[in-house]
Amino acid sequence: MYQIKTYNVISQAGLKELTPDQFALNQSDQADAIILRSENLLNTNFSSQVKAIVRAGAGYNNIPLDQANEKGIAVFNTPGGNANAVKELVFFMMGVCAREIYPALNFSQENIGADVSLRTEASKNSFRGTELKDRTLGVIGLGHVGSLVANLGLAYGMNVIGYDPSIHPDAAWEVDRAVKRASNLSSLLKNCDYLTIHIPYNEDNHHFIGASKLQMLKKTAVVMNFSRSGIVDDQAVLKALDQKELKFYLSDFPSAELAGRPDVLITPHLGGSTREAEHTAARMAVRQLKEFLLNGNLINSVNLPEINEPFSTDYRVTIVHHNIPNMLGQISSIFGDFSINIDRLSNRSKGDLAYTMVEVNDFPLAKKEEFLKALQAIPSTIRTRFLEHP
Ligand SMILES: NC(=O)c1ccc[n+]([C@@H]2O[C@H](COP(=O)([O-])OP(=O)(O)OC[C@H]3O[C@@H](n4cnc5c(N)ncnc54)[C@H](O)[C@@H]3O)[C@@H](O)[C@H]2O)c1
Ligand SMILES: O=C(O)CC[C@@H](O)C(=O)O
Repeated sequence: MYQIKTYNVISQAGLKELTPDQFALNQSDQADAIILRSENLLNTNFSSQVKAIVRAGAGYNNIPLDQANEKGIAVFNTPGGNANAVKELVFFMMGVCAREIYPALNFSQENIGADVSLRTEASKNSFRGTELKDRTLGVIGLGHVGSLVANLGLAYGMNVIGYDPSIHPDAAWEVDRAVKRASNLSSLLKNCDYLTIHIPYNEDNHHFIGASKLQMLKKTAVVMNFSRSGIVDDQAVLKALDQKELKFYLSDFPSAELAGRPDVLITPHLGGSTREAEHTAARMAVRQLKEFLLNGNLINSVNLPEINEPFSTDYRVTIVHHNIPNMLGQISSIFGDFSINIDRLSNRSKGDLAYTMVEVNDFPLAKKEEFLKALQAIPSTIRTRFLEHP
């Protein structure tokens, strides 16, 4: 029975797929796996029992990857699971900004009375907006979210420019050919009316949009950050707004400094908060976790390579190890030492880590502990697991 710990509200649509004969929800620190959303686990020390951490969502900057790598914990996210929800919020908020909806709604709330239609006609000029059609939308990051945003921009009649120097080939197929490719970031920044950023938060992307890039924008530009707070330097944005070098800032990440300004609209991290997105992300999270715990398969792991093979033998042995030469030789020789015939061996690597999955039919169960100890004793082995056909 695998013990699963959850943080935050994880949709029942996913949790109900944790079959009760195999999985138990348990808030103990000795859980086998963790499912979470935005809980910050960066300072959590995981017990040796934890085998997997699954982010029901896209961003995984709240999970300590270095610790996971050292302990051979598989970390997963659910790419694309909430991308449509983010796309819709981006356009919804862009419309709220372009059409002066926020002050207009306040006006209507405060001015109900007998002469409401008179005052409405007198005041509506101050809420006159602009259209998105024919405006230029700059999209930084053309992954699951950015590609949807770019394509919807075209449907609105916008001129769309995209920038993503390391775009994944699969993602590139999703981007409409009418989205113009920015030859460099400054050409995108100089030309856009709306700038939207859809990149992960990591060391390289800290304050990716700061004072120098803000200075390249038109004074009438609107900046949108629905990715992570640290990606945009909010202080630099406030300075640009104060100096009238930027028109508006839309963000999904509240802070005391951003609050209460007429030129800033902030949603409380709502990008993925629709019923549909929460269900999809939770279902993906649970299915990926089950595949890993029961079958050793790795689907959408962010620190280990993709491997998804049907479990067609009686046993599987999985090894997380450093990506160095001669690991396969050392692993195979231990199977040989125990006279175990290997039916299939798969090996993949990702960065400094590698994952080897060995499939066998005949296994000396009485010697299981001794065998796993021998595998674990290989200096570059990080973690081993032994799985029986479920
Ligand atoms: N507000 C929310 O609730 C919400 C919901 C979903 C995702 N997000 C955030 O959005 C981010 C993107 O999500 P996604 O699913 O599209 O991720 P993704 O991995 O599919 O795409 C990210 C893209 O950004 C590109 N990229 C990375 N660094 C870049 C840089 N410096 N310049 C240009 N491109 C760069 C990558 O090549 C990749 O194509 C997530 O990491 C998460 O932080 C927020
Ligand atoms: O869980 C959420 O609501 C936020 C999700 C979002 O930040 C993500 O990165 O997918």
